[in-house]
Amino acid sequence: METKNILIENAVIVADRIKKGSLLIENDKIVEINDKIVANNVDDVINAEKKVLIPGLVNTHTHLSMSLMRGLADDLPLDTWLNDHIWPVEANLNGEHCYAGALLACAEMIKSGTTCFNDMYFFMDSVAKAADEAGIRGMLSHGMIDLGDEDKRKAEFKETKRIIEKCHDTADGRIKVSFGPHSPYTCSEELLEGVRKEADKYGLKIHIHASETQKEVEDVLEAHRKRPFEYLDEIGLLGEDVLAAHAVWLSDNEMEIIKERGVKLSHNPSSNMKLASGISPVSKLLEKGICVSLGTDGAASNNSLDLFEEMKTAALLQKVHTLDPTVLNAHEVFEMATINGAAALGLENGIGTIEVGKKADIVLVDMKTPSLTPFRNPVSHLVYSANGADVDTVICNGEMLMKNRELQTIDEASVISLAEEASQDLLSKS
Ligand SMILES: CSC[C@H]1O[C@@H](n2cnc3c(O)ncnc32)[C@H](O)[C@@H]1O
Ligand SMILES: [Zn+2]
Repeated sequence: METKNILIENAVIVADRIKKGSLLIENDKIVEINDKIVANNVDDVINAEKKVLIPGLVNTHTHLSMSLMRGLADDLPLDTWLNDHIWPVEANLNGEHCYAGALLACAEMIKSGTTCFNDMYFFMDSVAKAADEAGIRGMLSHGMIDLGDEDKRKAEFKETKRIIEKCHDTADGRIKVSFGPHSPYTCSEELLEGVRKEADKYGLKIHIHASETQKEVEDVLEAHRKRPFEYLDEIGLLGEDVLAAHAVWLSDNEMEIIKERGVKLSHNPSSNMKLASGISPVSKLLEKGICVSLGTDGAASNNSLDLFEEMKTAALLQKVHTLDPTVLNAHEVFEMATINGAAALGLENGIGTIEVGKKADIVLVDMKTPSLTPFRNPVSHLVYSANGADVDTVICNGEMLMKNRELQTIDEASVISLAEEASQDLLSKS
């Protein structure tokens, strides 16, 4: 196989420490980081003067294809939003809709510096196709809901196994599959126990929504006499391989359970604020040593997939929640969007930091812009002043996905038309 090299020169590199220098990519990996690198026969040289080089951001909870439902049902609580608006529309989804929505979301994520995502939805082979073509990295789960119905339960396991067999470890290893039981209030005990058994058998992770609203806690208490994480623990679902999204309403005992079991969390502050679900006690969870990462949730409840916005929102929300401006500083929230995201997906040895030997998932942020001047503390600027539109260049697995803000693997105009048509078609059926 022919070797492909990319040399990035004169960047401000945000690694174990911040330093000005150069970085060499060989095929899919970072092979050298130095003050100056002399390399022959490189395929591409990027002059990154006035640009900050960071790891690609990791979005640990989203529903890509929901980008087709952006702006469809705003300003509602979760329960009404799902039952009266989103689920009736989702009943008419097909694979073409999900492909178009996922490709649109990939374009939006790449343009805002995300190189890895964790998705739960339907028609996940169509989502895998979009992610493969876009060149992005992703973990995909078919969202399982049985509402206690045995036939539905069987169908959910059948579809999950189909997706595992078709998509797991494809696209040069960029695409992985996990189990996606939707939540403790939409999945029966039998389904959740089955997921634990099958996840152990396949050696795959589990992605679930948990403790998002007060209503969920009340409903689970009424049905099982336990709070959501207590119940999930009692039935044996929790473990180091579980990534739970939201974790807003937590008792002290539940925080202990999460810590003890090594459960990873995905904090989704914009979605939690927009649906008025509540505020996750993130600074307390981090203090306890729990791995808290960052997610956007879908574009129908956010309504954006920009992790730069999410970093700033996460930091500000904790400060106003605790009335303490020192909590969740820029460095901590940057870690949530990078190395904690990687660890939440079990990919911490491959991505999440800029290190020799790691995968070349790299983002260059242009600091030569009024809102990022003066060029001072890069991590502060990234969290508090930048947004996705400041991202200039994106590389994933050593492949150039965006250069000088131009998408390289996706035809942006065609994807926008495709998504407009798919959204109209979906809504005309609903
Ligand atoms: C079964 S596939 C995923 C399922 O989740 C729905 N969804 C999107 N956002 C949320 C959220 O914040 N809480 C709970 N469920 C959510 C989505 O519409 C799909 O039906
Ligand atoms: Zn969600």
